[in-house]
Amino acid sequence: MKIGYLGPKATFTEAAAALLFPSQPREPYDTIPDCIDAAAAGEIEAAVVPLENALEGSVNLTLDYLIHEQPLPIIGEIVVPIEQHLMVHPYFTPHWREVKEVYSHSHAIAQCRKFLHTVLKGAKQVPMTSTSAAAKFVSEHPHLPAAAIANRLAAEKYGLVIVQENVHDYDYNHTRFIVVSRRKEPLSPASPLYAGDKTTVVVMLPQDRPGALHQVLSAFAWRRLNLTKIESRPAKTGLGNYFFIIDIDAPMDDVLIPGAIAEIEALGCTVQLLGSYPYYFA
Ligand SMILES: O=C(O)C(=O)C[C@]1(C(=O)O)C=C[C@@H](O)C=C1
Repeated sequence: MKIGYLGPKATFTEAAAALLFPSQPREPYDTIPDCIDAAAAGEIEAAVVPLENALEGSVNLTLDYLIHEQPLPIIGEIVVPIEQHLMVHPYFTPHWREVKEVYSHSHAIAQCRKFLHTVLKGAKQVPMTSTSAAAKFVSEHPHLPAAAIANRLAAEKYGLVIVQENVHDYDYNHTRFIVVSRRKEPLSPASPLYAGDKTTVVVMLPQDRPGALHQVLSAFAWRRLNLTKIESRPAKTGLGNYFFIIDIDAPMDDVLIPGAIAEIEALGCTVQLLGSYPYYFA
């Protein structure tokens, strides 16, 4: 069966999919929802989509789509180093400092904010569905005074010239990519890239219960369950109503995490399990 990823070819997401599924056929999808929908429909065995970048934070579209639209389980995660390069059509190489438009995924643009503000001040920043979609667009519009921000593979694939390397603002640039699928079994830890296991839950607090968030965190703390991330996202039920996405630094077990979830639900919270899965470092 095929593996879907945020395309077109030569995205960072494809690189993540290739690392996790080196021998399986891959299918690009234009958007993150299209890719997740294909996995939900069984068109593909699993979808690989970006979840969080070290500089710009969560890819909200991925989080919101999984929480509100397609609750597919997360069965694995891989963290991939990210190098953003500025690239132009070969015709424009001598004049790259005169570009009027820079195309890329919004997260990639955000990772390069300082570079764009100083070196290409005034150039219009145009968000695209992915970094390689931006590279493909620039390659197909040689007459435009435009550049793309994407990876080296995209420059090679779409015949662009890298005029500035590593234009991301900070060195420690990595992105978390998740694998979602209708199948329930998590990916195998039998990989040289395996680094551990985590469990992700989404908690909705009860209305008007002072201290509820502290009680939720305590339910994990006294069980010595380490939390590596907690993030609020709008519940889309009115300003001030949030989901809390919580990453637990442990696989689902038979006692501690179910006990914490039962305790939190007894407090009046709703809890959605996004997945318990291995994570890998590239
Ligand atoms: O995979 C890609 O190339 C994307 O455009 C997505 C994405 C992201 O959403 O974070 C992936 C890696 C980078 O952080 C920039 C963009």
